[in-house]
Amino acid sequence: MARRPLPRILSNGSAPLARSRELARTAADSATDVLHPLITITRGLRRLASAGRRRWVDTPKDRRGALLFMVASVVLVVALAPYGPLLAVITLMAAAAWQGRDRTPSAPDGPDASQAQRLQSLYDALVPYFSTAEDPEPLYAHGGDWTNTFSEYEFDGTGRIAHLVIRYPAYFTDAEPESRARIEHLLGAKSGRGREYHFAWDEEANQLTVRVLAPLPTDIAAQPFVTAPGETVLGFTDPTGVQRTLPLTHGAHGEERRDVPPVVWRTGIRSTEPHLLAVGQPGSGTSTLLRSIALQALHHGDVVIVDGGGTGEYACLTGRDGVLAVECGLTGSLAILEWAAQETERRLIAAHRAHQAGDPPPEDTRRPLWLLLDRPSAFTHLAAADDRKDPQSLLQVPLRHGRPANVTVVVADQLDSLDALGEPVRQHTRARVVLGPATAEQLAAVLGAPPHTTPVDQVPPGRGYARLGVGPVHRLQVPATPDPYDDATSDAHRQAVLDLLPPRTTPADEEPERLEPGRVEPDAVNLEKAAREKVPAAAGATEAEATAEQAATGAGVETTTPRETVPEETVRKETVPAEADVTEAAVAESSS
Ligand SMILES: Nc1ncnc2c1ncn2[C@@H]1O[C@H](COP(=O)(O)OP(=O)(O)OP(=O)(O)O)[C@@H](O)[C@H]1O
Repeated sequence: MARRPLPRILSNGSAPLARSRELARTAADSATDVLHPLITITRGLRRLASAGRRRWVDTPKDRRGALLFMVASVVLVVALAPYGPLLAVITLMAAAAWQGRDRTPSAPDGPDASQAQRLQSLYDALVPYFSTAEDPEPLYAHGGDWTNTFSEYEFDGTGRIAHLVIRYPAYFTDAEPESRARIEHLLGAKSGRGREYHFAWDEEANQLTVRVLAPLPTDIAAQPFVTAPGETVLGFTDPTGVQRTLPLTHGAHGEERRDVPPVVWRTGIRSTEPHLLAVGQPGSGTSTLLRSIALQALHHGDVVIVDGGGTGEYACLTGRDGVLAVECGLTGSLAILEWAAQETERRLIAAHRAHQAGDPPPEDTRRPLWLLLDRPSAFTHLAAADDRKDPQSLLQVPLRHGRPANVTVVVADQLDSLDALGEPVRQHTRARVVLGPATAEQLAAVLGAPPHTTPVDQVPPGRGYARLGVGPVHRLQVPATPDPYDDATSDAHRQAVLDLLPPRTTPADEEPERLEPGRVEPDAVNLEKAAREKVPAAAGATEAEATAEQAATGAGVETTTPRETVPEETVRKETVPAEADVTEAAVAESSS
């Protein structure tokens, strides 16, 4: 049945309606105040009556006659006594008022003894930081009282502070990161370790708000994310940090559905942070982040992977549709990165020509190309030892000019190898991620700003912080995207990753062998593996070079070629000089 619309006066929230609603509410409140004694007496009479009924029911039948006789005698005496009925009514009303009073215990006004003790000890701990000898009316003083300084507080079920608003004197140097860090460290320690705290400094009001953060969910597995082209989900964060949520499945078998706030990184022509740098301690989950990005990138673009770690963690991507190459050796990496630099230039030239002619950019310049590099610093050392070119030097063009050419660079490396990263990498990767344990200085150095939360003692893999350009620092949990070929991977997670992999376009026997964990020596990267691939001669790496590399390292070099789809003319260096003038113009234009 069709629902009848409400009368207009009820359905729209006009001002007169709001006023009348307010009037009605005030009238109801006043009536409740006036009628309160009557309500109390009525409630008391009801309680007295039910008490009398209960008494009657509880009295054994043989005694009921005597009880009735006694009540009747009392009634008779009262009726005959002077002012008896009047006194009886007054007594009954008084008894009813007493019985009908509101007996719900009122909520305690302040904290209980142990909570007050906690607040007092916090106050005492803050005294040296928030007071000076010259202050004639100190807000914080030894032996002082916390009630003037903590305007709001909440405790959790275990009696620990969950929320606190702290007033501090205006002369406290709240603009200085060191001063803030001292207070944050102290509050974190005094309020209970093992939890994460968020600190919001209101410099205008001289007020600090401390909030305990719930742990980020660690049970979100790789899955198709509902995002627009050009958007990549780096991971998940707090609801207060971002406006948007993504519908996701949780749990070991994806049994639960929930909306979770993501950290979304936008790439492409209009991106202000077109390239990303992710760093972390070994085992913190940077390779997992790269795998997660690769799986998302493959929806709309092509991917090149350069794996300096050489643990074979990207083998599942080899030969898949859209994966142009998965390189683990120095020669192959140099070759594919050289091609990528030339491809960036080709795209710029083509787009520039189209602009000149007033045409839209050609189709083949618009498909996103992703260069994902895991531990390129390992190749830097190898190249220096072998007197070869550093693959990072080939990233200059994609990093500087990748944005208009739809080329995105993602570099993952270890925190202690930051110095080995080239200047272009550090300068052009404005999206930053730090995973795993890191000191406040390391976080500030990589992210460009300290996070507003305290670090946790136990950091799960994939946990860290992300900052896009000059935006806020977000807590981050990367979705679990493990290597499906790793024996330690759970079946559910393995299946989730396998489901996201595009179909293979290269025959399986073209794939590199899987590395046996026991056979890999950390320093030797994966150079132990037999040379089984043809290095693309056109891309500048000759057979002779490959042989020289093998001879120098005493080991084989594994490389894989870019997929057949890589246009030959884009790989050949000879095609570039003819257009050099156009390249320079396009490059100059894009950099301006
Ligand atoms: N987001 C995540 N959720 C669950 N587990 C994760 C996550 N990220 C990483 N892991 C697990 O942590 C371990 C290390 O991850 P990963 O190889 O990605 O780290 P890494 O930083 O690349 O370390 P390394 O450089 O030593 O390879 C793996 O077992 C992986 O499955």
